[in-house]
Amino acid sequence: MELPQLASFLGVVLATVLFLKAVLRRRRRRQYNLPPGPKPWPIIGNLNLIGTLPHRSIHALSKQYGPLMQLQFGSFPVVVGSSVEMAKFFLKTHDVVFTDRPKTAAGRYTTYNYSDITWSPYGAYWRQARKMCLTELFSAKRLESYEYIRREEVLALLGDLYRGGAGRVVVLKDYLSTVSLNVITRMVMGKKYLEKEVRDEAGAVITTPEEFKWMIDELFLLNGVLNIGDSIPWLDWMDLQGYIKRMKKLSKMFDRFLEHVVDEHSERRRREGESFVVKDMVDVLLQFASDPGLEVKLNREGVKAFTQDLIAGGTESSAVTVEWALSELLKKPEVLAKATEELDRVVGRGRWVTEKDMPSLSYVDAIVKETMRLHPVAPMLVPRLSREDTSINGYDIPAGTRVLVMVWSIGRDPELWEAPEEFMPERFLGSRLDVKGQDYELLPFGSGRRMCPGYSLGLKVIQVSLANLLHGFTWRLPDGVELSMEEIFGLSTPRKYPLEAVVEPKLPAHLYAEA
Ligand code: HEM
Repeated sequence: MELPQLASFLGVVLATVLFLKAVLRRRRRRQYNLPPGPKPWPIIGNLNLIGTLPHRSIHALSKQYGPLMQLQFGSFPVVVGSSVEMAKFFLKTHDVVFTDRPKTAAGRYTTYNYSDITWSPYGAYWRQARKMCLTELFSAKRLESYEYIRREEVLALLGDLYRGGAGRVVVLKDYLSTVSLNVITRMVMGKKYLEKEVRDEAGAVITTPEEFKWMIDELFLLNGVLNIGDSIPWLDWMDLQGYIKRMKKLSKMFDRFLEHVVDEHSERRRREGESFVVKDMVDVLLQFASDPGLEVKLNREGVKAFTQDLIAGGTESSAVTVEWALSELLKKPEVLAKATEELDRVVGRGRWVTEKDMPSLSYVDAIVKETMRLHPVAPMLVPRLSREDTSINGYDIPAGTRVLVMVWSIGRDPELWEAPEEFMPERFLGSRLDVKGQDYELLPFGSGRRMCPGYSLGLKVIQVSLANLLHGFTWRLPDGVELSMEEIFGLSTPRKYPLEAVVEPKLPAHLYAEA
């Protein structure tokens, strides 16, 4: 057969297979009474949401089709829940059915083939990982023992802002990312990686600070992209958007770094022998890895995958939230003034704010909650996957359906919130509502078995950074600047344009000098 004939023959075969698959899928799905939703386009489904701000487009669609809506992403059915009732159904009553995660290229290529916590499938390995988080990595005792790290890093931020920015325009996000990255790398790996190059024993450069920062940003971005091959697996090999190539490059670079980190930690364990004491989370993970009694073996890949997960999960989210909080406050000077008044009253101008002050700072706490209501870092949480057929309100949700819980819509639901688009921290004063996964009106960290295990750490970093930024400086927009509140969508939902503001110190100079 000549080449053109072969090509057209293969084309016909492919088209027939796709057509038959689509027919079979439709027929199978007719057996179910699926929730309402927009009509999918042939073969690609509702993938036209790519390239938009998906949470806003999906929010608009769910206004039309209701709080339980059916979408189709390529070959996969997707169900969207966007009310308190639906959030409870997916994350509480039937949590165990929706505890799985879909398979994605990011999971395959950037998390050692799903060996991490976030993308690992439901099962004994993941359950054990959650237990490690609860009892060891994020126990109240461990978080308390790292309080000095958070204090030192927040003070370093305040000192840097004073020295580098007083009276000048600063790009806040740069400072915030440095704090959260330093806090997390010190807690997880025992040191900072933004100050100098990392070298191996022979002196060869493993990574530079710029490269390390780039790797974190790239990891976050690639974990949040809507990769076409994840929805249409038969197109996966083409890597139409070039994401898989980037993931492979990133995972190679990260692996080189993580190998070094694990080697360094193992070497200290060996060297110190009996006198060895656990200092950071990698030490804890290596201890688990050497435990012969562990139900499911945690191997070297697992240690590297967990380490990477903790760094990625702990970095961007806090910085994004604090940046949104300050943006909202710059739009509402009266709210900013109330926060300052509370800080002056409770803390006074003679010292910095500590974590111990937080229970007395109810207005600052309300600002954090209000920010998370309007700007949840993950507006549709991280996708879940149903493990078996279920039904709700007469509609069927077949096994293998991807589930998105629209916490963004719930946070703006006029049935739940008065003037939902308004930034009004007062709504939380004297309210029982919290962000800890028990109140389904407000779920920035999710809820149930897959809820964010790092929520308590994330909250501590956000609260103490924000409180000190408000306490230590006056804030204003540069002259003539109209603040845009546009966002971009990815694994997190940061501001489209980084916040630029003018800061002026307002506490005695010696406090900044000590910072
Ligand atoms: C502002 C701070 C943070 C926010 C808003 C946030 C938000 C979230 C959300 C929405 C999820 C998905 C929950 C679900 O599927 O229901 C999640 C999962 C996760 N988060 Fe966070 N997070 C934050 C901080 C952290 C920190 C500090 C860490 C670790 C150092 C972390 C590690 C993780 C991990 C490992 C998962 C996956 C859990 C699993 O699949 O079992 N997060 N986070």
